[in-house]
Amino acid sequence: MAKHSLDKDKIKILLLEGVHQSAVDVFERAGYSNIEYHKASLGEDQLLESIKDAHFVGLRSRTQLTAQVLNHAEKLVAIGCFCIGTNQVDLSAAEKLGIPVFNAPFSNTRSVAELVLGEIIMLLRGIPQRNAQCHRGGWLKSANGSVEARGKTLGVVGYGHIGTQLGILAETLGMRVIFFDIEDKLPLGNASQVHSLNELLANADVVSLHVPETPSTKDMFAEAEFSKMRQGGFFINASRGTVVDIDALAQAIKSGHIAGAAVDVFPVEPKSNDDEFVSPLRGLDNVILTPHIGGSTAEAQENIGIEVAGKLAKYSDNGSTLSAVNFPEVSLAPHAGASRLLHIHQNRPGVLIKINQAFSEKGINIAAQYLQTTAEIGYVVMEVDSDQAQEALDELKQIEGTIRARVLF
Ligand SMILES: NC(=O)c1ccc[n+]([C@@H]2O[C@H](COP(=O)([O-])OP(=O)(O)OC[C@H]3O[C@@H](n4cnc5c(N)ncnc54)[C@H](O)[C@@H]3O)[C@@H](O)[C@H]2O)c1
Ligand SMILES: O=C(O)[C@H](O)COP(=O)(O)O
Repeated sequence: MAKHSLDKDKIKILLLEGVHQSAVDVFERAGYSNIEYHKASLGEDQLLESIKDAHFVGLRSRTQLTAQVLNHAEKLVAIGCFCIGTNQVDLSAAEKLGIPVFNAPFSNTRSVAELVLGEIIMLLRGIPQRNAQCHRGGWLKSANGSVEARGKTLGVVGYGHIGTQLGILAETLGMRVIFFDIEDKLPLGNASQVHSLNELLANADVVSLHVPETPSTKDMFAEAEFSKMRQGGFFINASRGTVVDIDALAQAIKSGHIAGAAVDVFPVEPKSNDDEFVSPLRGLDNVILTPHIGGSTAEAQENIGIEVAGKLAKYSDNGSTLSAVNFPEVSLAPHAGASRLLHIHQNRPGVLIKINQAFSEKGINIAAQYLQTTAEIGYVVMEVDSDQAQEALDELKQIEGTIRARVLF
């Protein structure tokens, strides 16, 4: 059995925001027992305290890992986002510190697509306001403003994993699907790509957002975009709250220009289930409000737990960074019969030459070597005879530009 640089029971894994038990099971099966588990996100002070000596941290969309928090996490080796979005982590700061970030790029895709599909039908039938009326003792039995999904046009903004899956599901209802994306995308089914957001807005009965949080999507939907939507159109956002100017949306709904909306994500979300949800959309009967649960299904959470914990354990055990979102990707087989050295350095000319020179001068034979880089950092993985591993590690740590180095015996 391979011996690791640090005994596994000394490797602290901090799991936040109630990540699924499946993650704990994966870590335990891989031999990791030092797991600090929290059902909710931590307040700032408690987060700093808990992350200070953690080697791995797992979180969902609520915990903000800023550069300041990361700098404080002196032992942090890798981060697992047990969700799709990674905008809650300062990815660039993590990269410069040599910390790979992993996520689950499609384990909750289906859950979001199904929710949105259901919301499309609810909105087109005017169910939110009828439901609200019934709860108040009213009886809004009327066909006014109620239409079938069949034959209507769905405009998908951001045709990635969720957007494509939603498009396919919507077509099964007989909807026409158009999409806008900054990339040229292969249309699935009978969907067609439009060339501008304005074209989509002018032609869609229902507009649904599935873009990531980036500088280019911040406030992507504001007064101008809502005014270009069809009179009486519907609007859905299950992507990120920062993509929409929420006051402009509230205004467009109150004016009647938008006939209804379903919103799962908000610019400011309560930090815990005990905090109040404050939003200008509260009290609008024709708006479905959900507390960021697009990906919150039993199936998605279990799969995410397995996927992300598996990636973290693999990085810890053998250095593989396949599918890391901010890091050079290396896919590695187990390293039987040798010790593996992992060296993360600033990407500047000559680092590999210096490593090879230093090893050659010390008579350290390199049995295998892999290098991958991003613009910022380089990641070298080497295999050496186990007798020379410690000496090799000491040499590596002295190479100029080293960010961090670790050995897997
Ligand atoms: N509500 C939830 O619980 C929940 C669950 C999962 C994901 N999400 C959010 O949904 C987002 C989308 O998820 P995904 O898996 O489909 O992501 P994805 O990366 O597969 O797809 C995103 C698509 O958006 C496109 N895009 C990026 N910037 C754009 C822009 N300015 N204009 C138009 N298109 C743009 C990309 O090219 C890509 O095709 C995630 O980033 C996450 O923030 C929310
Ligand atoms: O990015 C995601 O996958 C979603 O926003 C879900 O986030 P959550 O794990 O906090 O529910």
